[in-house]
Formats: sequence, C-alpha cells, structure tokens
Amino acid sequence: MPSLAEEICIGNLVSLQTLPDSFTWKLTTAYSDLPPSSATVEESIPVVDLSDPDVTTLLGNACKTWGAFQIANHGVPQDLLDDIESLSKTLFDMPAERKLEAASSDKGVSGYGEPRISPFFEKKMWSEGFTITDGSYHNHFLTLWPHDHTNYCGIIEAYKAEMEKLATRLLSCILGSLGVTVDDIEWAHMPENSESKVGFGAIRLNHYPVCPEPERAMGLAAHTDSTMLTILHQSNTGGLQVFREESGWVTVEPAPGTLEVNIGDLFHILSNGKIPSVVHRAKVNQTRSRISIAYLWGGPAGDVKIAPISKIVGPVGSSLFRPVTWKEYLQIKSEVFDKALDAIRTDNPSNSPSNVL
Ligand SMILES: O=C(O)CCC(=O)C(=O)O
Ligand SMILES: [Fe+2]
Repeated sequence: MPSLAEEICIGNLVSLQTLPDSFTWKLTTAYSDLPPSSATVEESIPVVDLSDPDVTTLLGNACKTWGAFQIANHGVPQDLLDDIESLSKTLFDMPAERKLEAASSDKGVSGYGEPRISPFFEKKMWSEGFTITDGSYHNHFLTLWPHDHTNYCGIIEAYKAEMEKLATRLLSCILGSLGVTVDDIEWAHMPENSESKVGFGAIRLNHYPVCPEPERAMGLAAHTDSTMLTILHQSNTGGLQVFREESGWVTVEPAPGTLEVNIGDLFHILSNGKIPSVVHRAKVNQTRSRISIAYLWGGPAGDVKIAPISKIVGPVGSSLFRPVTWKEYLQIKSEVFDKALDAIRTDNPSNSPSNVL
C-alpha cells in the first residue's frame, strides 16, 4: 500500500523517466465527447484592455464568443502578482512531508491536496494544489511557515481584496454588454456586510511539476468553474487551454502583465445561456514546471437563489434554468459534474416534475 505521501504528492514523482499507469490518460467519462487535442490552431482568446473606451463591447464580444479572455491594464499591482506567485513556489518546493502537514482534512477543501475534481476521473492528474476557502489557511500557514506566516497571510488578504475589486468591475461591464446592470440582480447589490452579496469562493494555488511524458498526462482535466467568474494568474509557462466548439482546444499563452478570465456556470445561468461557461483544462510540460493562481469568485451565500436575470429573459422569453442556491448548485455539481447545468435546465425533459419521484 503506498503511503499517503506517495498517493497524493505528485512532487515525489518528478524524477521518474516514464509515466506511472495511474497517471496515463485516455479520455474517460467527463467531456469524453470533446476531441483530445486539436490540430495546431493559431487562434487565441482576445486580450481586452480595460482602459479602452470600448471595454464593454469588447468584453461582451469576448464573453459571447469564448466565455474567456485575457485582460490588460487591470490595475492589480505587478508586485502583488509576483508575491503570490513566489509564495506558491515556496510552498510547493517544500518536501512532501511538510506540505502534507497542511493537507486538507476529509471534511474541508481548504489546504493542500489533489485537484478538487479528481474524484470524477479514473486517472490521476499531474498537479498539486493548495485551496483557500476560509480562515483555516492561517493555521496551515502557521504550520508551513512558523516564523513568517503573518507576511504570507498578508499577501493572501491583499490578493483577495484586489481580486474582489476587479471581479466586481468585470461583473458590471459584462452585465452592461448584456444591457443590464447589477441592480437587475436582486441579490448582487446588497449592502457590503450582507450575507447574500456575491462573494469570495476560493483561491486555488496550482502547481504542475515537470512531467516525463506530457502528451500522455493531464495537469487538470477539462471542467467548467462553478463560479460567477474566475480570474487566473499564470506563471510564464503556458498550459491552460480553453475549448470552443468551432476551434477545438486553444492554448492561452501567458502574456506578461495580463490576467486570464473564465466565465463560470453561475454567470451562464444569470445570462440565460447567452454567455458560455468555458470548458478549460491544463496541460503539462517536459522541461518547465508551472504555477497558476485561480481566484474563484463565488455566488451569493445562504438561501439566495440564482436565476436568469428577468430583463435578459424578456417578457416573452423563457427562463432556461430553474432557480438554485449556490450551495444547491455545488451539491448538484459534486454529484453529476459536467451534467450539472443540464440538470437544472427547464427544457430538459428528464428534469420535468413527473420524472422526479
Ligand atoms: O492552471 C490553470 O491554468 C487552470 C486552473 C483552473 O482551471 C482552476 O483552478 O480551476
Ligand atoms: Fe478552472
């Protein structure tokens, strides 16, 4: 029986010359109908300059076409991006035993461990991560950095604050491109201290070590994010790919100074399907390791229901999705994964009340 460290610590495997069978991918269940890789596509997602006077139109087009884009002139200080990247490097460079002292417990997702989507796949992904969902990271950081954890906690707090500001700005621009405002979402303009306002989901630090056979491995399998939107900072090694029906898998090359944004499932619901939640994945590299930092901007807390915005649906249109709380949606996702949006569609005959016993 392998020890826990051997089980989850991908860092232990980097010296191998060949890929162990448990890490060798053939496409399995989820998104198996998508092609494994595309011909070399020269296409890429748009880079939108947030200081452009046409930013609303540009973001709107990018969202409708791709559900993903890169942003320049976003206002997040480069020092902070460098700091969180080097925090991540320092963390993942630690010996496996140290990292496992900060492992996520069975109950929570916060802490060090495998990608959260791994239960849906037979094969293991060539990556490790550290997830921050609540204050429990303070204790984990104290374990990892007994002497300077305050400094590292400060970087996380500053990063969270900058990302929240940016996410709020993106939300109102993208809504603007759909002809609505935040005021058209009942819960999104609640007072600052309101339980139900759109809120923090998680920060996920991802590490993709060098891999002996990158073509046969998978860093992070194809998925959509269960968020409003996700803001991703990637180190200067590429690996992120987004999927678009017309184009296949398209690599998002890191561009210095830009951040990448993915539309998540909740925005897809709010827009009544007008904006896709982008299917994406991360590939790995034979010579260079890669770090990415995902800020997963969540939904409203508590009993607040997410539903298509009525102004977008229009007086004679029909709502494509039934209202769900974010908690309920996450539960559905944890059960049916890539079929979660289908499971709440109002035009899906298998969701009609007569089929629900
Ligand atoms: O590492 C990446 O580029 C993708 C990360 C991602 O999709 C996630 O953390 O949800
Ligand atoms: Fe993701």
